Amino acid sequence: MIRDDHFEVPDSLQGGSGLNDMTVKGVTSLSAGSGAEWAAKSRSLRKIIFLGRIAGAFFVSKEWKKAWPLLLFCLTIQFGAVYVFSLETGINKKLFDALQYKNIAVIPRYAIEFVAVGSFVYSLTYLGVYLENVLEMLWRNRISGLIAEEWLSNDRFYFIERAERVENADQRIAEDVRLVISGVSGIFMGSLRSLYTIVVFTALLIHRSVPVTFHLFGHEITTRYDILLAAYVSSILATGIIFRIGRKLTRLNMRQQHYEADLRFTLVSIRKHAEQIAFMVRGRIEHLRIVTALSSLMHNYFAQQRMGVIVSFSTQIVTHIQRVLPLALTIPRYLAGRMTYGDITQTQSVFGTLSSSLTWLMQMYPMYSETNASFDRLFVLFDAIRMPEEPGIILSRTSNSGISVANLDIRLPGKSKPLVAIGAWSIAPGEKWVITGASGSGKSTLLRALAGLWRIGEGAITLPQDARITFLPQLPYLPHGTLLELMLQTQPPSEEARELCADLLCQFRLPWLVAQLDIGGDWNQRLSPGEQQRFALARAFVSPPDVLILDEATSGLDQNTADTIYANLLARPDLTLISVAHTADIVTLHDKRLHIANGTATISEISETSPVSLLSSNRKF
Ligand SMILES: Nc1ncnc2c1ncn2[C@@H]1O[C@H](COP(=O)(O)OP(=O)(O)OP(=O)(O)O)[C@@H](O)[C@H]1O
Repeated sequence: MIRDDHFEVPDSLQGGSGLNDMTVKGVTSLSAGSGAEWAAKSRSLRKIIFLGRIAGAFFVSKEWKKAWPLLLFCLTIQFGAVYVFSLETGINKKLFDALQYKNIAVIPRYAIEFVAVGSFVYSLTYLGVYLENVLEMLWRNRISGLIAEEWLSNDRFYFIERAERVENADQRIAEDVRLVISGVSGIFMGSLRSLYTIVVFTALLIHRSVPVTFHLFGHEITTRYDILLAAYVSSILATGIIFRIGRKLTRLNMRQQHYEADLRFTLVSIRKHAEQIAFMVRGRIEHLRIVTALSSLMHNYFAQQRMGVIVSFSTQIVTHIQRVLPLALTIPRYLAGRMTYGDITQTQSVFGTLSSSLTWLMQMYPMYSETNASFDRLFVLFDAIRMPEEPGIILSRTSNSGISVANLDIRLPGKSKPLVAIGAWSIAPGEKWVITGASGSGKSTLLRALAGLWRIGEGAITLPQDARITFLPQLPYLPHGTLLELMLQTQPPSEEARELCADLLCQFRLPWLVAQLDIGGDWNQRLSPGEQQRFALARAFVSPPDVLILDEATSGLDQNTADTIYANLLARPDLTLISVAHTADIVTLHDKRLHIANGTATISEISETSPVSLLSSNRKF
């Protein structure tokens, strides 16, 4: 069983539903529409919609009161910095003109103005950067939270993992969201800032331009737009060249993230399975796996760095050529006495700023490629969350008091022959059922179907409307915390609750844990498997279930302890019990049995059908 213990089957389980429109605690989710509607759209359209949702979930939601003022303030500051910088180029001109004409008297004033305005520009620029970072963090927080919420809702994380549809979902939620948000924000802000700069500095260049006359193909041409034209043409050419060279970088960036994730996954899995690896003396084999992961990562890294250097080098060359161009165009005017030295420095500064804004796309190429790679990875996860499961087994809640199964065929992926076929199965309240069958016959898969975690197949399962149904797998999930926190889960701690926990620990034969209720740690590591199983059972009764489903949840116990635990469970007349068990001693404790053999389930009363040998032995089924 995969269901964490103490989990109630959600009311929303109505067969193969995808993600529904959800409004959780007043928060609009990233999704909209049904899974089927989503699947009907083309992949490109789904990507565009996803991008829209990433923006909408922050800017068109209850967060808008933070998002919009911050965005507008940020843009105002950044635009202000651009405008003040355009004024600074005028002061710069005056300063160099004063130097050219040796007008010593005004130089200190212009120098002070130049420093003061320059400092103001830097202050505005860095305030803008700070505000942009704040905006990005709030945005990221929001999107990571929403994606995690959707990933965890309706057990999507489980279906996605089990079907191996998406690797490293953790990395996508933690890392890719960060890269996408900072990339999208950087590209958006960069574009707006560049557009504004282009407008301001184009006007300035036109305003400061001086006509020039030259001969072309026997014609005398007089123009004042040659410098402006040079800025535009050189920037567009440069952008085109770099864009072409840098295309490969996207693929390499994407692969790099993939290899980094593989390495992390290998390390995490070694940490998680430390004991098994140590017992199997597999240290060297694991080391080999790490070396292999490192080697793929390193090869791609070198290719990525080579391509990065080519892109940066090409960018630098193009930028350098662009720096020389305005000099080449203004020096003839200067020599003809039509421009001052200050005009040259101002034109060069304006030309440089204009070109760098025109080539913003080029300069942002690495950011664009990284953002694109991360966006693709994030989209794959989101798409998997949204994609509907194959319509299959229908699980629903009804007002009936018992559990019923009708015409159920449970299948494995891609197989047409049922793993388990059950014509009709009714479980009345308070009945004690055992499920038996050879290993691999489908017992756990049947329990998964009852929990809504297995939908491949057909047929219907109905569960009682208000019953509290608890599933216990072989080993429970015990995240870090004190034993009391682990027992109470979402319940608030109180003296009464503590007494209840202590009593349950004693009932389930863990009296020595009572004194350790306030001790925290990794209890999955500290408790033996048998102790973990008893702890899970004790925890299940903090809020007593109506139906308790056990998937070999006492397999780690000795016969004597298992008998005592079962005696405790069987002594509860209102408790419906369904357990998977292998040993005859446990089987015979139940009233009824569902036995799976060759894909078919047969139902019998234990007392009527059990052979004597089975009742008295510890034979395994
Ligand atoms: N996600 C899956 N994809 C493909 N096959 C699967 C998947 N999950 C389980 N199976 C297969 O389904 C069959 C039944 O598995 P299941 O865990 O239900 O058996 P079981 O009767 O509980 O076995 P055991 O008694 O050993 O625990 C096995 O052959 C298993 O390999």
